[in-house]
Amino acid sequence: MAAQSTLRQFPADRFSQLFDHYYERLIVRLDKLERRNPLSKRTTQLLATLALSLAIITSGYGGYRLYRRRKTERDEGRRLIRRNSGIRSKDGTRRIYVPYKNRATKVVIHPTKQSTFEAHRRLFLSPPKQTGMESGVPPTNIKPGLNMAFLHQFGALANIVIPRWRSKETGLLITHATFLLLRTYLSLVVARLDGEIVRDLVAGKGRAFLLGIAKWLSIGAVSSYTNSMIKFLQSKISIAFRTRLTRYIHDLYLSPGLAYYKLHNLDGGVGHGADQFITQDLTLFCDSAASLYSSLGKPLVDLVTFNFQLYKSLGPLALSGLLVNYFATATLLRKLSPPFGKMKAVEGRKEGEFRALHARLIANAEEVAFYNGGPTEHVLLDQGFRELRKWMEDIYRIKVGYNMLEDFVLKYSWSAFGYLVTSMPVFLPTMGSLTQSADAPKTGVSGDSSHDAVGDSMRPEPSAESSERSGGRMKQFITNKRLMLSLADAGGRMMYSIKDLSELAGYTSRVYTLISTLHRVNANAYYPPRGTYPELFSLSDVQGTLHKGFDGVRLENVPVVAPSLYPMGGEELIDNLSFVVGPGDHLLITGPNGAGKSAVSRVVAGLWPTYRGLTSRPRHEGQDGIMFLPQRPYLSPGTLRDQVIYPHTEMDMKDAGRRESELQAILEQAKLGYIPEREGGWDTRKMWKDVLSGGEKQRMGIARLLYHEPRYAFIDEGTSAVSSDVEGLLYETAKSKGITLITISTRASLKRYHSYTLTLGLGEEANEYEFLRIGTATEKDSVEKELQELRQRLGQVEQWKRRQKEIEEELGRVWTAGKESSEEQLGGTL
Ligand SMILES: Nc1ncnc2c1ncn2[C@@H]1O[C@H](COP(=O)(O)OP(=O)(O)OP(=O)(O)O)[C@@H](O)[C@H]1O
Repeated sequence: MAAQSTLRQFPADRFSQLFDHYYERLIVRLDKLERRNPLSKRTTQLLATLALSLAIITSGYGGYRLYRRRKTERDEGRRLIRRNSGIRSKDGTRRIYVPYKNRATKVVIHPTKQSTFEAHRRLFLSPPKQTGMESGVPPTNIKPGLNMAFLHQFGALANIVIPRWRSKETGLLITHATFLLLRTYLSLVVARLDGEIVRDLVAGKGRAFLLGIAKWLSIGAVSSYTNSMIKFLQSKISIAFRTRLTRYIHDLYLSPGLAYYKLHNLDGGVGHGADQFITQDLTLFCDSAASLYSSLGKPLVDLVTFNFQLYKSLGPLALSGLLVNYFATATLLRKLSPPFGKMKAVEGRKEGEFRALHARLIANAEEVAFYNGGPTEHVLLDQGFRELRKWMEDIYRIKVGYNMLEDFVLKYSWSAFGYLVTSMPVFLPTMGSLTQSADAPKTGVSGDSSHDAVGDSMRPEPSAESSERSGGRMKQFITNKRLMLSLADAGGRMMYSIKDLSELAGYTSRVYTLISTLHRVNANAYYPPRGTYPELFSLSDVQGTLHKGFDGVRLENVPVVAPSLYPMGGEELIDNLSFVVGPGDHLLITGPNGAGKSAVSRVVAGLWPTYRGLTSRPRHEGQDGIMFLPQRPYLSPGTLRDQVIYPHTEMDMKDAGRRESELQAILEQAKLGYIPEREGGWDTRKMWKDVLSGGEKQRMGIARLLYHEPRYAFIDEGTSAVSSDVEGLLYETAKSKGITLITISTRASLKRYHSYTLTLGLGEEANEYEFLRIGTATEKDSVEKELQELRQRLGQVEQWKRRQKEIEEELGRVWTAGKESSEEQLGGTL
């Protein structure tokens, strides 16, 4: 019945109508069914009990299963955290767990598809001509600011943060926009209510006044909820943007193209501070972009709505005045506004440099402490901070004048203008009547009694009517004043957001520069500037080939070049190097320091380009492929297990079917069998770089080699800190596992474990080399030559001894004479 009466009262309530319609149809159908096949009361009861029991059992079982699943997942999460591991699915998605409030929280990471990167490359490497950006990276000719370049850069980043219309971010933005609209609507309601309350107060209508207060409070509650939701959603949007960008950048940065190495060592497009870009600039960009949406979007909606309301209330003249005011203010502020975007971009860079100084000190704390280099580092850090401080002080100084102007224009001159406009209907009643007579009854703002044309107040009226009219005028003034204030506030925020926009341009340019540089490194897109030739051995002069898929290591006429940062050319260390290492051909690379021994391994690893000729190597790294043990041992953050299996993770170890029991045997072979017990097991996490000694670190490297069992291994001074008896054992073990060793060392004693030598740094310019088979006549000749040189030098020993004696005698005379003269001086003084 209630539903029917509601229907009658609100025929437009379509939802209730529909509900009623289908409800009735269901009842009729059930009636029919009952008539056709009548059930006894007992059967019905039985069926109902059965259905209820079934529902209870299934929901209980479902709940139990859910609980079990959650528990299993939690336990697994805890186990994976302890082992520093995760789960990888076939499509490359990784499921990892992170500790959060004593619980294991699941994080699913989807890899960015290669096709997405390829599609984006155009946006980051070939910007449209209209933007004025050169196709080089970073676009040095563009100052970060409000220009076409900014629009393009922002659009390109928007492609990453909102990848699809149906993504989570779109939902967040729509919800945010809804709340922003709701807040504008509530501001209108508040403006109207304000007018009504003051009118009722002036007219002495107690009940209406109290009702108004009650309404005010309830709207207040809704408004506070709306405001806090806006802030909450803004933070959610910022975090969602940051997550997308961080994952995208990580995928590019840690790509198989070794961007993390090349970015700093070869490209140099982002200086030495990719970390600053990723950790700080990215956060600032996301915060700024998320807040811009509300700081620009909300005032824009407010401006349109309030202007429309004021237009209805005050007429076209006032609106034109308002628009002229906006335009004039915006032009003035834009003209006088300092280049905030550029300033922010430079500030970001300087912050990065200062941070890098601290990071460097942390990474090298032990070395600095041994040298007692604290005071020197202190000066360097102070210097770094002084530069940053000077820059920031300059920014603040520039801002003082601008903030004064901005404050005066936006707060005081605008409100004065607002008073003038709102007073128009009072002082210019004719104008008010022109607009009001037609619009007032329809406008929401004018309300019920405000249709009294203001012009009527000129005629004598009975006192009741006149007081009602003055109440109406009061209400209208208050409403308009509030609208004007809100308008001034919205306009002010809009103008402030121009400054925010300039700052956003600065952050956008930094993030865009990082991503374009990463794209350039990954796509190897280095071209000489138009109309110029590439510099010799620069990144745009790479003509050689790195061929992966050869069973061995082969260099054919490859110049080994120490590269310089793009676009400069590198320095040639070795002229056309050629040699081949096949299975079982153990090679020892020797030569003086700085001759380019490690450089050869960098070329084979693909860290440095093959500028000319051909470099061939196995396709894979690790098992059945090639492996490189660098000169400085690296220990990763993680468990003891992670140190042995690096670069494998526990996930890879599982995938490769390797078992933990093998690891102990490997450590035994590397003479590190005591470590798991000493350190408390495989899951122990420590700062391994500080825990292990120099020799232990090198032996850990050998343990990695024995775990991965590659076909070929470059060992760069990998046993220099290991005692020679253990060194021999390690070499023999590695060889017995079928690993072909390419050792880089200055220790001639290692020759006995190798079949070939490659001696670098020969010739007058130290850029020649000799590749010999150990034990052959030529090699013996070369050893003989070396011995002869040594014998010749030994022959000169007697001559040197004589010379030494002469010098000592000379020195003795000098000292005695000096002593006598100083004693004489001393006597004279006394
Ligand atoms: N990342 C780099 N960028 C540019 N030049 C480099 C880089 N790394 C090393 N070099 C330069 O390349 C040259 C060869 O270095 P390399 O490390 O190959 O020497 P090495 O023969 O292994 O010496 P050592 O016996 O001291 O290890 C050196 O002059 C060095 O300054």
